[in-house]
Amino acid sequence: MIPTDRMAAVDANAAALGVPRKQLMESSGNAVAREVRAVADPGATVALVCGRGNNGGDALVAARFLTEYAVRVHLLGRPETIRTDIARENWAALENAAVPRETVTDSRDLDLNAPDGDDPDVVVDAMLGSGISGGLREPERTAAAAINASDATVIAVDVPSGIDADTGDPTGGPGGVAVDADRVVTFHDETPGLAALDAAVTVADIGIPAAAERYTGPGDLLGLDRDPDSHKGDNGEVLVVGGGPYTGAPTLSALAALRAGADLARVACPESIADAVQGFSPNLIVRPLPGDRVGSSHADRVASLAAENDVVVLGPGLGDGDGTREFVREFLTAYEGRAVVDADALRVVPEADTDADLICTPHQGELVGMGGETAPEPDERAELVREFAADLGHVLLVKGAVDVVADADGVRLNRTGNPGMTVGGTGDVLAGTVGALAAVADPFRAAAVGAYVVGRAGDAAADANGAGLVATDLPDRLPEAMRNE
Ligand SMILES: NC(=O)C1=CN([C@@H]2O[C@H](COP(=O)(O)OP(=O)(O)OC[C@H]3O[C@@H](n4cnc5c(N)ncnc54)[C@H](O)[C@@H]3O)[C@@H](O)[C@H]2O)[C@H](O)CC1
Ligand SMILES: [K+]
Repeated sequence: MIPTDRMAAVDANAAALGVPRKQLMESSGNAVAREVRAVADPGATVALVCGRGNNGGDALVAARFLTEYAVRVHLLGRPETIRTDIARENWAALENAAVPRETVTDSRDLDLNAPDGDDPDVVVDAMLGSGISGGLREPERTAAAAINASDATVIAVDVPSGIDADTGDPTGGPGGVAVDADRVVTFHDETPGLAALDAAVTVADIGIPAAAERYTGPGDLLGLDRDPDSHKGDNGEVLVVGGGPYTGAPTLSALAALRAGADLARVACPESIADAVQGFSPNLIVRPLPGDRVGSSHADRVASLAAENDVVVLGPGLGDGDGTREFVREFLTAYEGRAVVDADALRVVPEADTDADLICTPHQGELVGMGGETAPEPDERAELVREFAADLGHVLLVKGAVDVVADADGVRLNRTGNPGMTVGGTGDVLAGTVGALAAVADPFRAAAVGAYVVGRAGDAAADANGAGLVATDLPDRLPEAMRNE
């Protein structure tokens, strides 16, 4: 089962892997034609009712594959108003091949009957698919009623038009108009709503590479765009808790959080380094904690700071001094929000009794220190990490040449990045980036997208600086790395 928005991401990842949408449409259309052949003998009449998006495009392709049938294509609207290039190209191909077709500008004129006046044997509903929003509007609304009035076997492409593929409910609300399909041919994987329908569902493999789902790609960035009406704070407030023996680590995390889109980044660090952290950038808000190490006496203060933020990034530069582990344990016991846990804070997680939602970002050595197992081969490592994530009840992002992101339910691998990123501080950039993303996306997605974009920023930094790249090269490259094109 794959929700519609995830399908759009996988689709874009497939395009980045060299399998563009038009190629997928060709396979989808072929699958629709196969479904027609399964229910009707050659010579039968087939009416294809096509919308102007890619759902319609699938049926325009199918028409080309159904040469042994009496096919008639009904396009709802003028060809110039077809919404995508690939659907328009497939309309042009039908035109060039003189496949029987008509354009319907007023759906009250839609006549599904064969030229002899008989009902068609099969009607293909390709009006609307995953691009639908709200209840069916005209001309699709009246056309849906015409399809439902026919005695033909109705095959819906992807999802019956007017049905929400994720819920199975009418998009127009209870009682909303929708096509009543006998069969549905859907692509790649079934969306959750189709199981609720009284229709036979065929899932067709359309040649999307498995890697488009398993590996991160540009499609994973879809839907992260900022709401144009958002206000300060809506895009995330991140608290970095760290520093003491190190100054740069919490600073890098906080700067990365800002570049990854957070509205505010606060740093809670020992007062001994507060001026130094502030000195790096006026964009940071520094909250000094008495002394030169973070310890358990700070747990209450940090808890109240955490309550003002959407996400906490715990660990960068914290060190493993006396009292630091106790601090982390006490903080996690009381905290119930989202946190990214990195560096020396990681080893406390397995023994912590916490209701927080954690994203742990160990490298393989730290993973083993937490009690997890690793393996050289990425797929084997992925399974081990998934099992350990399930035991912990948290998301794991295990850094490596191939990063593994896992929770109890799934795994995503990331292969952006380069050997130059083994330099100190890149992990702090990653933790801050994931922190910012966790304010606007679920923890698993935040981890997967964070790994992807930091690797991309690192690749851009390596282009400029080769093996001499340093962690401070990365944050400024994040905005470009997060652009979804
Ligand atoms: N995802 C994939 O990998 C593949 C999907 N295929 C097929 O493409 C459709 C989705 O296509 P898309 O162009 O995004 O959307 P639609 O065709 O569903 O709709 C487009 C169009 O419709 C208008 N619209 C929206 N809501 C309404 C409404 N309530 N009433 C009337 N009109 C509406 C709006 O203007 C949209 O622009 C997917 O389902 C698959 O069939 C590929 O071919 C294979 C790969
Ligand atoms: K449809």
